[in-house]
Amino acid sequence: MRSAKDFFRPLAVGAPDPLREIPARPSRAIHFFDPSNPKMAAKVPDMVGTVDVLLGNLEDAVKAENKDAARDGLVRIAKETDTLGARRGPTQLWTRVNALDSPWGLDDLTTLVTEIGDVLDVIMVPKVEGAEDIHYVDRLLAQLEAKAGLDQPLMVHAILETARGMVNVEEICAASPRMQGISLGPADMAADRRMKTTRVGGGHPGYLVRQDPADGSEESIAAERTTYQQDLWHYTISRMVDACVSNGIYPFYGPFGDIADTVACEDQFRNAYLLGCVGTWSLHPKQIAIANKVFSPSVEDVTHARRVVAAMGDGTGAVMLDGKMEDDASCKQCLVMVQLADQLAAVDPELKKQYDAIEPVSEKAGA
Ligand SMILES: CC(=O)SCCNC(=O)CCNC(=O)[C@H](O)C(C)(C)COP(=O)(O)OP(=O)(O)OC[C@H]1O[C@@H](n2cnc3c(N)ncnc32)[C@H](O)[C@@H]1OP(=O)(O)O
Ligand SMILES: O=CC(=O)O
Ligand SMILES: [Mg+2]
Repeated sequence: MRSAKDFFRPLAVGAPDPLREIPARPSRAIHFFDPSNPKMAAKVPDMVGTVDVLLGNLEDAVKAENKDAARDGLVRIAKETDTLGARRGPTQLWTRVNALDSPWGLDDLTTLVTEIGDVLDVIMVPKVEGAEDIHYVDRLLAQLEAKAGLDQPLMVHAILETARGMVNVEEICAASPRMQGISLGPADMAADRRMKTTRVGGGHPGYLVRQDPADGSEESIAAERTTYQQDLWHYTISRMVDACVSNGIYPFYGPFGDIADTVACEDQFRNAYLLGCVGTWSLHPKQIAIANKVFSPSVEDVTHARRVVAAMGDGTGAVMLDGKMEDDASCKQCLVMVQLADQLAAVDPELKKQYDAIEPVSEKAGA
């Protein structure tokens, strides 16, 4: 393991200095597109400014025979769309490269860093199993950055999609100063764990608890009883959030495959938002608005949070507001909301309008 002093030294001569802190950029929707699909590729320039992140996907969902075309397509799109990428416009440019053990992963990294490394913000690495995967990518990126003469380091985002990755999630988050965040990959995770769901993310009606029978009789056991569906992903997302936050990086939900079920999609995204995730993936244009809505605090929440912060003055002590106790801790909860709203308002004019319309807080501690 590197010493604390060495952690922020470049891993190759001529590579840029590693980041000391990961920038908190709004990343509510990471919108996936296949750069080898002409229809999707044609839509990218018009999507800049409408979504926080555009991600050129080279891995799963791109056919093997299209892997080279997808890589070349992403290079072309990045070069031709001169407002794409956080250094050039409002929308970040990410990529998901092929797995490190695949026939394409090395060419993906080599080509993308040397051709468009000055425009790319984050490289998503799938099927990360342990710190060793991040160490490999870390050194290779430093060599490629030096070769390409880049002045800013690329960030790395891991997908949590194997049981081993889950067991090692804390060490993955801590493996490099490049680590920007982690997304849950529920489809690969379910397969690797041998979970018996064939859905791409979301809940399952079979994962439930049932009300007790009225008594022990056969009739009461056979009778209709209330059931409550449980969250299949609660443990996984919660552990991922703790691992990310304790290492100063960002947790994200991943894909929701039932494109038609926009309601359940919104529910899954909201569960992740409430547990601490900062964004999610969007697989189809119609999921972008859902993600933006869910991962932006509501006007009601921002109104309440601003009132609590104002009532709490210097943030210490306890006050009553609308019959509820507020204190230092609940003030911190409200600051999370207020700060996120400010960050998002800076990039989203429509949201800014809504937050600006909130009546200014005049009251101090209420009764
Ligand atoms: C488990 C995982 O790894 S998840 C991550 C990997 N998967 C992905 O990246 C999937 C990305 N999404 C897709 O491939 C597609 O959205 C699909 C296959 C799910 C559905 O595609 P379609 O059947 O074409 O959907 P639909 O007919 O509703 O599309 C409407 C329009 O939106 C376009 N579109 C669909 N998805 C996208 C997208 N992700 N980005 C941009 N445009 C898109 C279509 O090309 C179509 O364009 P047109 O109006 O010019 O014909
Ligand atoms: O890559 C995503 C997944 O769910 O698998
Ligand atoms: Mg996957």
